[in-house]
Amino acid sequence: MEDKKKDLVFGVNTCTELDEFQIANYLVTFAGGHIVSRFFSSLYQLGIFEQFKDDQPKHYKDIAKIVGCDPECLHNVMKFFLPYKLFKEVSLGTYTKTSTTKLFMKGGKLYNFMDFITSDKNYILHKNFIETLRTGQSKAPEAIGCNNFYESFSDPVWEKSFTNSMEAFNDISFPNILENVDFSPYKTIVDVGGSHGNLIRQLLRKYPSIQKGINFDLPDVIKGKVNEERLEFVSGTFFKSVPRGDCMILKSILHNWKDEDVKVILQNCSNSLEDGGHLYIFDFMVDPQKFNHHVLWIDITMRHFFGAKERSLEEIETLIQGKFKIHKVIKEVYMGCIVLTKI
Ligand SMILES: C[S@@+](CC[C@H](N)C(=O)[O-])C[C@H]1O[C@@H](n2cnc3c(N)ncnc32)[C@H](O)[C@@H]1O
Repeated sequence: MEDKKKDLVFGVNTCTELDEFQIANYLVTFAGGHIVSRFFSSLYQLGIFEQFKDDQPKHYKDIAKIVGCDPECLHNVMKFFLPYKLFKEVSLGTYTKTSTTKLFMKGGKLYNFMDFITSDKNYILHKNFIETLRTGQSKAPEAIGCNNFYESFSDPVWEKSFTNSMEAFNDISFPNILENVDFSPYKTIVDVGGSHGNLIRQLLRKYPSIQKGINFDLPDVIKGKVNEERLEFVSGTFFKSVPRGDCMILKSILHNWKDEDVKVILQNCSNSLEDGGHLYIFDFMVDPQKFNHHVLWIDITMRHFFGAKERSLEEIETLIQGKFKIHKVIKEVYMGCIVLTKI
C-alpha cells in the first residue's frame, strides 16, 4: 500500500509490460489530453464526484437532475472513464463510487491537485508551450500576462489553488520527510519559501526542543498570517536576505530557478546560516541513468513556468561551490534530500 501511495505522486517508470497497441492507445490519449482533461474537469466542476458521498448507487438521470446537466451527455462522459475505475456501473445507467472516485472527492488525496491542473488558467498557461520548446525560455508567464510565474500570485484564487495542490503533494511527502530526517539537533529552523508554514508547524509539533520556527515567504503569501507559539511568519525575498537560523530548508524551491538565481539564493542562505548549521535541499533528483516519468514531467514544467529544471547531484555540487559542501544525501526521502554544511 505504501508503494502504491508513492506511485500516485512519484510516478510510474516504465511501460515495458505493454504491447505496441496498448502503448499507441496511451499515446493517443496523451496527445488528446487537453480534450480528455475537459471531460474530467467538467465532472469535477459540476460536483459529480460529490454525488457519491453517501454509499448509495445513483442513476445518471438522477445525478443530472441534481447538478443540472444533460443526462445523456453525462452518461457518456461517465462511461468514458469506466475502464479507469473512476466509477463502477452496477446496472445499466446506475453507478457507485470506487476507491478511485474517493481520491477526487472533496477531502480526497488528489482533489486539490486535480483542481489546479485542470483549471482554466493552467490550460491557458500551457497553450504556448511550443514557444518554450522553440526557445528553451520560460514562456508560460507571458500566456497569463505576467513577467514571472510568482507575479501571478496577486490573484488570490489562483495562489490558493497552487498552494492547495502543493499541499496535496505534501500530504504524502511531509510524513516521509518527518520519518527519515532528524531535526532534533537544531534550535532555530527557517523554512525558506515555506508557503503557508505547514512543514514548519509539523516540525515544531514533533520536536519540542526546537525553540523557534520561521516561515519565510513573499509578502503576498505571508499577508494576514498571525504568529503562533514558537512560529514566526516573516515576509521578504530570498534574493535579498533570509532570516538567521542553525537549520534551513529549501523544499521545492531551487527547481523553480535558473542556475544564476540559485547561486544568489544559496549565497543568502549561507550568509544567514549559523556556523555548524545545515541547509536541507528537498527537490527531485535527476538520475541521468534512470527514466522517471514523474521527474521528467516536473522538469519540463519547470522549464515552461520558470526557465528552470530538476537537477542531478553533480549539478547541485557545481552550484554550491565556494559556499557549501555536501554533508550527506538522505536516500530514504523519496523526493530527494541533500544536506549541506557551510564552508
Ligand atoms: C513551489 S512552492 C514551495 C512551497 C513549499 N516550500 C513546499 O514545498 O510546499 C515555492 C514557494 O517559494 C515562494 N517564493 C517564490 N519566490 C520567492 C522569493 N523571491 N522569496 C521568498 N519566497 C519565494 C513561493 O511563494 C512559494 O511559496
